[in-house]
Amino acid sequence: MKVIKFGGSSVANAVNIKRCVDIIKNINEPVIVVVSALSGVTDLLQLAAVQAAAHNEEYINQFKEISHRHLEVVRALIPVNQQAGILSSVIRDLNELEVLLQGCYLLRELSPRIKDLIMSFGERLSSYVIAEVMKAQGEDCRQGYSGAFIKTNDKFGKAAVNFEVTDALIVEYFKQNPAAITIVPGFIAESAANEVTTLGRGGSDYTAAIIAAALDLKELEIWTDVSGIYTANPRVVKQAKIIKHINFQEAMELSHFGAKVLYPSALAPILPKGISLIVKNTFEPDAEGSLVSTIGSTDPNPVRGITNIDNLALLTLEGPGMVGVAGISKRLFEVLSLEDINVIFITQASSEHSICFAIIASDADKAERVINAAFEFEIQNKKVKPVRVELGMSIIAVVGDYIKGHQGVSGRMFSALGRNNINICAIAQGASERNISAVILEKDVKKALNVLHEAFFEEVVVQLNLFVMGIGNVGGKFLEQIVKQHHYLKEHLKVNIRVVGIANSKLMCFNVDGFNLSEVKDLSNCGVPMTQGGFLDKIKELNLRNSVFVDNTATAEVAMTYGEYLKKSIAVVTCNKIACSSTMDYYKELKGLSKKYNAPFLYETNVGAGLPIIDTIKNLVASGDQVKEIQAVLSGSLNFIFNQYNGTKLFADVVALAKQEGYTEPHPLIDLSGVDVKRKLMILMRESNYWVEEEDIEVANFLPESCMEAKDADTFIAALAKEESHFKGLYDAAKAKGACLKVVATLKEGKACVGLQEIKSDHPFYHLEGKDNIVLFFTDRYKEQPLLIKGAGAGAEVTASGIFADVIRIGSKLV
Ligand SMILES: NC(=O)C1=CN([C@@H]2O[C@H](COP(=O)(O)OP(=O)(O)OC[C@H]3O[C@@H](n4cnc5c(N)ncnc54)[C@H](O)[C@@H]3O)[C@@H](O)[C@H]2O)C=CC1
Ligand SMILES: N[C@@H](CC=O)C(=O)O
Repeated sequence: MKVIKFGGSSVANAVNIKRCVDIIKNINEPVIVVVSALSGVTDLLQLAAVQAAAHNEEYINQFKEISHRHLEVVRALIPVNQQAGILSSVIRDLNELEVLLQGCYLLRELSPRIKDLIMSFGERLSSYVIAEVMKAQGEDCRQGYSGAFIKTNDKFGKAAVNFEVTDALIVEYFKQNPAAITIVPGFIAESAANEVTTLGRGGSDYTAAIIAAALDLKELEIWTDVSGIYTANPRVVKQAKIIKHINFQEAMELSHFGAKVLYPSALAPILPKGISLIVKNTFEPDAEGSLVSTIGSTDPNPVRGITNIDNLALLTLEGPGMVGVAGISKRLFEVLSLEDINVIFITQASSEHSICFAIIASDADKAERVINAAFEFEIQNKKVKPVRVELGMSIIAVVGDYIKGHQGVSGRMFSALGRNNINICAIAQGASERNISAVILEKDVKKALNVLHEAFFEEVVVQLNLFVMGIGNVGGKFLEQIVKQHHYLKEHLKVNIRVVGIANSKLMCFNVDGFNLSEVKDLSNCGVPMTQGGFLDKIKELNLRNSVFVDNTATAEVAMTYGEYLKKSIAVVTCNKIACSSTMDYYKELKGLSKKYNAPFLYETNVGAGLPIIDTIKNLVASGDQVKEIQAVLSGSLNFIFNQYNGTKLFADVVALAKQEGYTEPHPLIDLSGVDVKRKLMILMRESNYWVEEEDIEVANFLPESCMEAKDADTFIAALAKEESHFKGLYDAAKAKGACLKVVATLKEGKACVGLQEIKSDHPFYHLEGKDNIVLFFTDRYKEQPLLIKGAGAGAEVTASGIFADVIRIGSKLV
């Protein structure tokens, strides 16, 4: 003998019922099949009853829908010549339901007793129809009525089972009514006075468990629309996996904490009898499913699953009058119990100054009212504050039988949440240490579940979610490099980089599953108009773990938004130098926010493109060295320009070439006016602990006045062309002294300056080729012989690789 149960989704319509029928026909032993109502019918019945009692004629529409669904199943699954009798029987039941609803409508009343009767029609009709379909296929099948053998008290709506009577009746019933297949309605029972009662939500699982326990069977099968119990809700966590083997206590904790596959009450009757439970998928009958048994899993991972309950309110009662006073919690929870308010989570600080607990949000108003009334005296005397109610809360819980024997599970849980800016409002760990739960804001649940799943089940590969602003020279190359390296990084560094948001100055696009970058050629197909606020809001709304904002623009508008990202624990990687070279206050603020919100702020490419200059200073300073002097050529484009220019081509043409090669800033005036080098020197000094503002750096301008006002690159290059004699003069003068021209940045004895210099052939800068940069650091440790860094200091490819290195640095820290 076997008991199996099909949930509402498994019997939702004719197609699904046919699958159930095939599954039942494949069972080679007597089987009791417990069925739920057709999916959605219980909700329709509930709505119809409430509408009818409110004298709202809309209830008729729900009734029509219920009628239509059942008649349609009969017409689809019963041969035409056998339909008449079955249809009239279904119609008779439907008429009875209609009369009951009409009664509620006329009387404007819905007693719990009548409501149970109305609700029972879902399972009554489904079990009848399915039994008739089986019979029509020649099976030895009968419809059993669960009210005949499950006896309860008369607490309508959630009746309590009288197991003594029920167990005996079940044994007797199935002895007296043998059949190969018995179809039994779940959820329905009867009181001692033979009035219909119901067993509450999840009641069909309960019905099946009651029968399996009474008959002392070895196992119970629950057939549903998923292939078992998952490590987390697979709709929210894409990486969730089926738990092949789980013990009862773990399943109980998981199901209590919202894993909707099972209802905790269903497990209660089979638990003491050691009956195993198998969760199977009606739509994938060959999938193995999950086995729930008394024997624990041998999986070494102490965490079996992660789950959540949403729609909660967190209430806090606090005040000095609670400390050391016996009976406060008794009064608090008694008043809630009298109002039938279920408390899902409780925590009390050892100071006894406050008690914090979670309830379903819809009970919050009532709870607030009754608690404040119960503590009116203490509130008036300022011994206790009026209860504080916070809505929009959820509980997340990490569940596993072996958590108790493992150190570090809660450490891993809370550090993963903290790293991702998920605020924890309350924490509880049951005495069984089988679950660690935390109350968080409901808006953070998706992120929290994914973060925890990654921490406990997918440790090997960390996902980075990138939001890339600016896809010009540098940004475009950066995206290309991600495509090239994606596989390698996942395989070797265990970092999975996904680009979820992309923007340029006009459009922004998002794809929560990550873009296929080889297909994103421009943003016109997917984009919406770009605004800084809109981009940030979307990132906040997506609320993805390990989010990184990458700025590849050259604008102040973007640089001024970094603080908002960091405050949300979103890492910032930037090649745009404006933030780090703006005011010292902003620079310090960003560093502070990065520390406070545990969000990396990386900008290695701000000086020397892909060269490791900033990191080197950071290491020198962190190890106690002090930078005393800097001599550097920090502009790749200017080095290129003065290396190329020899008076045979127009200076303007050489500048245009540098721009074309991607060495200059979008507006080359920023390079040629010395601003870019000034920014870089300022950043190097700040990293070396010199608190400098822009005006502390002297820039000797070598451009004619006429070029200084050009609004864009083209006007600027045209203005340069008109001043060719000026540039030729500079070149000739240097050449006459056997020197070349370089724009040099210097820090010496606290004084910083930038200017065009004639460099003699014996100087180390003389042979600096192409677009190279060179930096000499004289420090306490590198006194005579400076620390020297030299190499390509401009170009989209090398800059993109520097940004990429910063992103990987973030990923590697998380692995
Ligand atoms: N070229 C190089 O060798 C190096 C460049 N950098 C920095 O890289 C950055 C980018 O340079 P390029 O790629 O050459 O510039 P680009 O002009 O080719 O690209 C800039 C991108 O930013 C977008 N953008 C501009 N304003 C925007 C706004 N307000 N909001 C959103 N997006 C906006 C543009 O649509 C474009 O996609 C600059 O900050 C530059 O200083 C840093 C080191 C070396
Ligand atoms: N325009 C810059 C690019 C790197 O920061 C330069 O020329 O060095």
